[in-house]
Amino acid sequence: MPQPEPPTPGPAAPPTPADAQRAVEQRHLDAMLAVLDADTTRLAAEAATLQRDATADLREERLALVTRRRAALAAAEHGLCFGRIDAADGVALHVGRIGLSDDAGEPLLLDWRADAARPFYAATPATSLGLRRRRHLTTDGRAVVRVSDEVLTGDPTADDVVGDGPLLAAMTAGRTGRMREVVATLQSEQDAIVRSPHRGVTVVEGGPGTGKTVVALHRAAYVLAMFDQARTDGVLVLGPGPRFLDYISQVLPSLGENDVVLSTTTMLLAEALGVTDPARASDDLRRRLGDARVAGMLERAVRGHQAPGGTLTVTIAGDRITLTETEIAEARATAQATGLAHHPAREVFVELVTDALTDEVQERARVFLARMDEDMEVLAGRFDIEKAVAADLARLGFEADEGGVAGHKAALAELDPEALRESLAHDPVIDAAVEGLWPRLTAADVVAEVLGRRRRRWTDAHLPLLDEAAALLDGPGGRTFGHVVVDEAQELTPMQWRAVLRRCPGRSMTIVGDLAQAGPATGAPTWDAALGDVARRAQVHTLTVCYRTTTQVLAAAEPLLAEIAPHQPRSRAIRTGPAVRRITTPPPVANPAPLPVVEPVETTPPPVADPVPTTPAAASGGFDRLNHRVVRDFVAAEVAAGGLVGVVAADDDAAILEAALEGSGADRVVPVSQVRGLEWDAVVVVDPDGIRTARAGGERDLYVALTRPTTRLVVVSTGSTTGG
Ligand SMILES: Nc1ncnc2c1ncn2[C@@H]1O[C@H](COP(=O)(O)OP(=O)(O)OP(=O)(O)O)[C@@H](O)[C@H]1O
Repeated sequence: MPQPEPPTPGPAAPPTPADAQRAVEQRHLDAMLAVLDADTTRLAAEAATLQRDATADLREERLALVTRRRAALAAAEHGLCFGRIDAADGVALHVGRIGLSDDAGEPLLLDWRADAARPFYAATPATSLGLRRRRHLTTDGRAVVRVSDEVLTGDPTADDVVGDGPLLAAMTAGRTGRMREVVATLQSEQDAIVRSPHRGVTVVEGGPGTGKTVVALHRAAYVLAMFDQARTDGVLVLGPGPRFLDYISQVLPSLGENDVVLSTTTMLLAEALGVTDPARASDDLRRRLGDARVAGMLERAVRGHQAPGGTLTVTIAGDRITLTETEIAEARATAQATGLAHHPAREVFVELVTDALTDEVQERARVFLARMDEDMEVLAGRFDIEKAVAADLARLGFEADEGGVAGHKAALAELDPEALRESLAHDPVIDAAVEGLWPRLTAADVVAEVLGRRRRRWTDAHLPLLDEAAALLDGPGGRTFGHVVVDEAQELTPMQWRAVLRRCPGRSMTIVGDLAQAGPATGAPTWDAALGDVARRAQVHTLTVCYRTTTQVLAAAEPLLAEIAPHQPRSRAIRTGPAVRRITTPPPVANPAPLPVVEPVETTPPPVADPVPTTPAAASGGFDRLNHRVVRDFVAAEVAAGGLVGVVAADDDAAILEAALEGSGADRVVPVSQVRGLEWDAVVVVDPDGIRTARAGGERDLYVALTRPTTRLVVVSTGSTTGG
């Protein structure tokens, strides 16, 4: 059979305006990459030279600088340039992850943090800030793949490629289990906080998914670059738990910042205090120990050990010397008035006590000299004065010398109070006597005293107390930071706040959170109540646009929010998505075979998945309200529908579910107490009633759980609440 003629290629389609603009931007990007490559090569050579032969002092400093810049260049290569702004007067500037200049020193690329880059984020059609156009560039490796323009002043021209902005693409992109930086799409309300010049405390509140974590992390990158104190003393980012830290761990490195310390309050304190593996306290214990009044109790306990009364008697060179109650009280008042911690104040107390003792010894010497003169007159010739004087002197601690009585008198007259004071200050006898009045203490002693018993193992709830006690005893110690970012800040107890503040003496902080999401250990109604003194100087910002999820998901969570925080400003989702699925499962049967017929209240049940592996709980017959077989089916259906699927359950159910869902394709099963801050494309919330009633404040846990998906929410309830 004759083969058809292959079609002859026609003339190439003429480039579209979008192609033309992409080519223009590719040329710009190539020029930037050439500079980036040259800088990278130069810095690698410089690092090698420095490692070989620079002098020690300069070497360290320069090497740190070079290393930092190399890391920034390496992180910037992908997505190097993501934007461009064209002023109405025709001047164009490119915006990217780092700043670059050409050989002549002309700027090729503005660092996103630079002031000149602000209009890229802040300009709107209503407030164009002198811009005609904002352009977003999407790159793949070293290639420009997309150009998208927003015309801010006037009408679009042939050079403008107007289309969907990249924000929508970022919001709808599938999740990977790790948060991404969004430097290319920061919105103006977020950007205003990120680049705020305010160096004190900034509080950012807002509902779930409004970008609080985004703001917190981009702010960390901003202050590192722009605030000297943050650069020299470092930035600490605190999150609620290890899962969360893992989730956000890539954001700052991908912004070129590798030196930020990421931690949880518990990890930070455990390390500072040398406590390994603290146990997890119950919510009730955490709430009780987290109360700010505990700080007052610890302080009173420490002060109670500071010479509360009594006298001090010591024997110096055979003489008993007593400092009276009044003298001790005076020394205590002076030592306490220094405002120093217990141990440094103890040193002041010891100094005052040795001063008083030295004065007393001097006084006795003076009296002795006077008496010796009288004795000599009266007793001259009657017995051996030399011997009597020598004996008296020996009692005062002076060697008999060759000079006879006159010599002894001279020795006494020249008694060196400084030397005496010095020797008394280091005298173990005096130290032992002071110990009875103003003892050395350990943080563990103080905490045990306040709580009425010594523990064998500390819990996370005890760490802030130990830290407080350590500060009361020795003053604030350990590493401090130039800026501290606290995420999910509503979770911190007042005692934890105090520990965090000790690490940020400059009070330069970014605090982000949502009081409606607070766990059971906290639950302060206002930021003023949650932050105490710190709130007074804080600038508070409220974010109201929800970037994570859909209107449907927010609507599903609304009844709970109305219950938890009726007056809180509501966030507005800018996307819609599929309806929330609510499913009620029958309770499990005692004998799981044959497979129960699943009749969800929903009209289209998901496919039945593979046989369910026997879970330990099911095998033990002690199983509970959850029909894991059915849960597994729904999870499998969500996995099949695509995207990353998270499963959230009450803490006690999560481990059992984890086993039941093994191999289902779900990303993870997360106990609800650890789900704050996380997100997935689809979320299956298992047994909402169980979550609600599992612990005090369970309605807030459920609210958090319901607001985790970017797109699909499935709520699986059980038909029975009795054990199976
Ligand atoms: N400007 C933005 N551009 C693109 N994505 C954004 C932007 N702002 C926020 N997002 C995305 O929205 C989601 C929610 O953001 P984020 O986790 O910061 O919210 P949150 O307010 O901290 O939420 P929660 O209170 O639930 O912890 C994330 O996936 C984030 O990347």
